[in-house]
Amino acid sequence: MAKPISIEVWNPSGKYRVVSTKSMPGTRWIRLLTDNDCRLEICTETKTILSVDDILALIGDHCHGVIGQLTEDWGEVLFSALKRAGGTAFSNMAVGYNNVDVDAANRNGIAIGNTPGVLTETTAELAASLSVAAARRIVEADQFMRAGLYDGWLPHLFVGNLLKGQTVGVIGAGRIGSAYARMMIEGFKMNLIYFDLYQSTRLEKFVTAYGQFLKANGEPPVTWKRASSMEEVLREADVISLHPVLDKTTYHLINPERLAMMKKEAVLVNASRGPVIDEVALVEHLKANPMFRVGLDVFEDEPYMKPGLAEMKNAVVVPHIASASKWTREGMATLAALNVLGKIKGYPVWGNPNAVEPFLDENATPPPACPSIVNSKQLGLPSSKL
Ligand SMILES: NC(=O)C1=CN([C@@H]2O[C@H](COP(=O)(O)OP(=O)(O)OC[C@H]3O[C@@H](n4cnc5c(N)ncnc54)[C@H](O)[C@@H]3O)[C@@H](O)[C@H]2O)C=CC1
Ligand SMILES: O=C(O)C(=O)CO
Repeated sequence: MAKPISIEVWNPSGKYRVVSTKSMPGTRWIRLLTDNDCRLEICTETKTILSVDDILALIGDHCHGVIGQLTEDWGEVLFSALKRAGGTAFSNMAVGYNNVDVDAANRNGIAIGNTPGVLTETTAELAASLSVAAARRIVEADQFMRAGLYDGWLPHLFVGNLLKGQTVGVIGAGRIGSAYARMMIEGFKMNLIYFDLYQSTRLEKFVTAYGQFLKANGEPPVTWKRASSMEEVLREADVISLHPVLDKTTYHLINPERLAMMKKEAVLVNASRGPVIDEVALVEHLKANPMFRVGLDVFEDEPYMKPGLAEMKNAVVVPHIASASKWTREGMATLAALNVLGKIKGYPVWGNPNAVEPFLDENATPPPACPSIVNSKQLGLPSSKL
């Protein structure tokens, strides 16, 4: 018998039982579910990361859908339990779903939702902030100030890197990578080099147009280059930001050999997933190259940092907060709830997961569709004509 787990219940007489493994920001997502005949159970356990056993207890023997978190391990055990409980829907409250075994979900006929788009700019803003914080040594300088060590302006005090006119490198120029690139190019007049499996025509057009604008105003134009290899980006860029998905092709994409290719004074930023960087190798590289700096939002073994990282002055570290703005987190909760609700109600899947704005309008009824289901093709789910 599974151990009891504490929950908060909304709309107890609702026909469909939906479980959320965490409390999420805002109330719209709760309203959308309860107004649509769902009995919502929100887990109120205080521990941060729920185990598979905890989630099994939450699913129980009758559950139509679950909203879960990126910290949870969603594989065969949970998907088969959800199927046995009569469930057909799961949504991560995240765009990344490397914590989900999609093949296992397919085997059990469970639709997998994620939350793209609503967090694109928010995440890119944090990556841009980490780039500036690392390049200009903001955290080090802040600690110095608070320690009472400042005794007057000095020519050498906390000298960092100028961004203007330098080259920004982006690995993974999808939604977030492209938004980050535009911020760095427009904000700091940086040139772009990027590597992605696909060409980012919109990004290239943006840089060309902005370059023409600068030139027309008597300034040097910014430029772009699509690299033919990741190594080309690592060798040429002054600031490199990582924005690919985490999968087999990107695991330890930054390893000792690739770190050695980078400029000695480069800035490396990671707001994608921790395992994209070999963090042990990174610590060694930071020790050997004090002018090399990193800005990290994600870590290889969250919530832990590899030994030595916390002591490195040339590292800026924050706890996976890239999407943490109120509007964004409320929007993520809404999209996750609508993915689950839509599947339960038999709605089709929204045609373009990059254009989810209609679901986020607080003053309108959301379209009758699931905003983003990553395995819709494998499950043969219908596409929305809206
Ligand atoms: N730190 C945080 O809080 C957040 C982290 N993320 C992470 O960012 C990732 C990207 O999100 P989006 O931009 O919305 O996804 P996206 O799917 O629009 O972009 C990912 C890009 O990576 C590229 N890619 C895949 N494999 C590659 C490889 N081997 N080499 C180079 N490029 C490769 C894809 O072609 C695609 O363009 C998510 O999967 C998630 O893991 C997303 C949001 C917040
Ligand atoms: O959405 C994601 O993938 C995150 O990491 C949290 O926003």
